[in-house]
Amino acid sequence: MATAGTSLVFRQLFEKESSTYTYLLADKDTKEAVLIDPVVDTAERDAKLVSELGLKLVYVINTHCHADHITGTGKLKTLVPGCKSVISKASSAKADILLEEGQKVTFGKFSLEVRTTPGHTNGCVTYVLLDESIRMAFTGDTLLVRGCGRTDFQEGNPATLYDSVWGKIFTLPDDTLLFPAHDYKGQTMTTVGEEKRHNPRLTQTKEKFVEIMNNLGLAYPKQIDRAVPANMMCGLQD
Ligand SMILES: N[C@@H](CCC(=O)N[C@@H](CSS)C(=O)NCC(=O)O)C(=O)O
Ligand SMILES: [Fe+2]
Repeated sequence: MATAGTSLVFRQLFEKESSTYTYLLADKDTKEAVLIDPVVDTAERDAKLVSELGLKLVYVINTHCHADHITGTGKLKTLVPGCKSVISKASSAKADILLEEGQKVTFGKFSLEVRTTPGHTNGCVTYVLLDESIRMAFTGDTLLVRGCGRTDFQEGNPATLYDSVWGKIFTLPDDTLLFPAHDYKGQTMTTVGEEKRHNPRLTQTKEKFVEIMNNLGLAYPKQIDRAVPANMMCGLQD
């Protein structure tokens, strides 16, 4: 296991049209890098940063099949030949590597452990950085800062999401830093302890949570009809 304090490269990047966070993680010593949840519109920016930092992009990883934007995965595979696409098996999407519970994605001395966290979609996963000095998890749309992913499409299910968060994310130590796939209010990150105390949805009983989620009344994402089919194929439609 590595010690992030000395050799983890970490960047949180933002795509403003979909309010998506993309994360770059790398091992400073071996230069191996991963990108989590890139967006097609900012794929060139991300590839340039990888190059400028002298990193070798090995994996382009998604937390789930996104409904609101087209993933940058396919474009990054053409911009950075050799990197591999990664998503959960349960997403049913096409990728080079299909992950299941407990599997690891390794870059240099670091690994991301897969925790299946269905509920927003049935293929959602959370990636937990295994490290001695810093605890970090990438929650996708399962858990947002003081919120959570909606459950009204893509086989979403509020009771399942509630169990995923309490069983797979809130069981991490309270000081675990949590990084979501989106934020719509300018917030960047949170912690397990903070969300267990202050998340307005997840601090409710499961029954109340289900009621809240079934009455959000959100408009569908503007790009859903083109994004979902494209993202089933790494963001590239044949
Ligand atoms: N207005 C946006 C879509 C916003 C949205 O639905 N966000 C999703 C995550 S992307 S699948 C969500 O789960 N939101 C939860 C919430 O409480 O806001 C667009 O048109 O793209
Ligand atoms: Fe989503």
